[in-house]
Amino acid sequence: MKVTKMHGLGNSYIYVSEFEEQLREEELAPLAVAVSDVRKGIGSDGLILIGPSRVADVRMRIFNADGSEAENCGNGVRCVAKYAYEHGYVHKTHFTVEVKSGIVEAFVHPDADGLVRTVTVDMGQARFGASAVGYTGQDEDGDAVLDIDGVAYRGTLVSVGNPHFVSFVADAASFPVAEVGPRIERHPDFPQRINVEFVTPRGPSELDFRVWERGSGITFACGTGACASVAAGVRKGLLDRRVTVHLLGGDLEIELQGERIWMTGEAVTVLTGDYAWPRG
Ligand SMILES: N[C@@H](CCC[C@H](N)C(=O)O)C(=O)O
Repeated sequence: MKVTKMHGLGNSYIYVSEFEEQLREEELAPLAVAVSDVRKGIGSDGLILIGPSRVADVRMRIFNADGSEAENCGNGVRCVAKYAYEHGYVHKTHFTVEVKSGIVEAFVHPDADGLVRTVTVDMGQARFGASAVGYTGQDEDGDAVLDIDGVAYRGTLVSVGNPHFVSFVADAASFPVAEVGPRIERHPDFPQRINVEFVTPRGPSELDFRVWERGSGITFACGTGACASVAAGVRKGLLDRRVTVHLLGGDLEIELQGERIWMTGEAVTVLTGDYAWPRG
C-alpha cells in the first residue's frame, strides 16, 4: 500500500489516497491502529484517507490511533489540501474539502516550485453547549463542571465539527494533561468521548495550548482544538479575535471573521513509501 506520512506542527498521520488504493470499510479501523503503532507500524497519531467526493473537490476521512473515526481534523485538512494540490487532484488554490461533519474551504499557498508549505482553512462556525458535543449533563452557559476525584474542572463545550472541552487553567505548560485528560475524555457524561484542551492566555492575542486528544492521547498539536479554544476565549472575553496559539509542535494563527474561524499553519510531508498491508 502506498502511504505518505505528513504532519502539521508534529500532529502526524499516515495518509492513504483512495484515488490509488482500494480499502474495505472493515479494514480501516485496524489499519489505523496498525500504522499508528510506533514499534510495529510506522508511528503516527492516526490514519487519514484522501478520496473523491460527490459534494466537494476532495474528501477526507480521519481515524484516531485507537481506530475510532472522528468528524474533523484541522491539521489533517491542511495536509490533505497540500497533498491534493501537489498530486494534481485539484488544479486551483482555493477548493473545498468534505469532512465527516460537513465541508471546509482550503486555501493553499504554493511557492515558486509549486510546493505548499502553509495552508489557510475556513473551518466554519463553532457551536457551544451540551447538545453541540453530546454532553448528557447540564451545562452552565456553555460550560460543564466535572467532578474528578473531588476536584472540579470547568470547561467550555465547543464543537467545530468534532467535540472539545476547553479548560482555561493557570499554567497550561505545567498542567498534568496525561492524568486529567483521559479522565475527562472518558467521563460518563460524554458518551461519544471528547477532546480535552488546557489553555492559558498570554495576554489577549496569544494562547498557550496543550491537548489530550480523543482516541490518540497527548499530541503535539490539534487544529480543531486550537480553533475551539480561541472561539471559547473570545466568547468569554479573554481573547481578541486574532490569536497566535502556541502548541507543543509550533504555532497556529487563528482568526475569527464574523462567526467563521480561519486557521493558518504549516503542512509538511515526512516520507512516502510502501506499507506491508495486510501483514505477511
Ligand atoms: N488532531 C486533530 C483532531 C483529530 C480528531 C480528534 N482526536 C477527535 O477524535 O475528534 C486536529 O488537528 O484537529
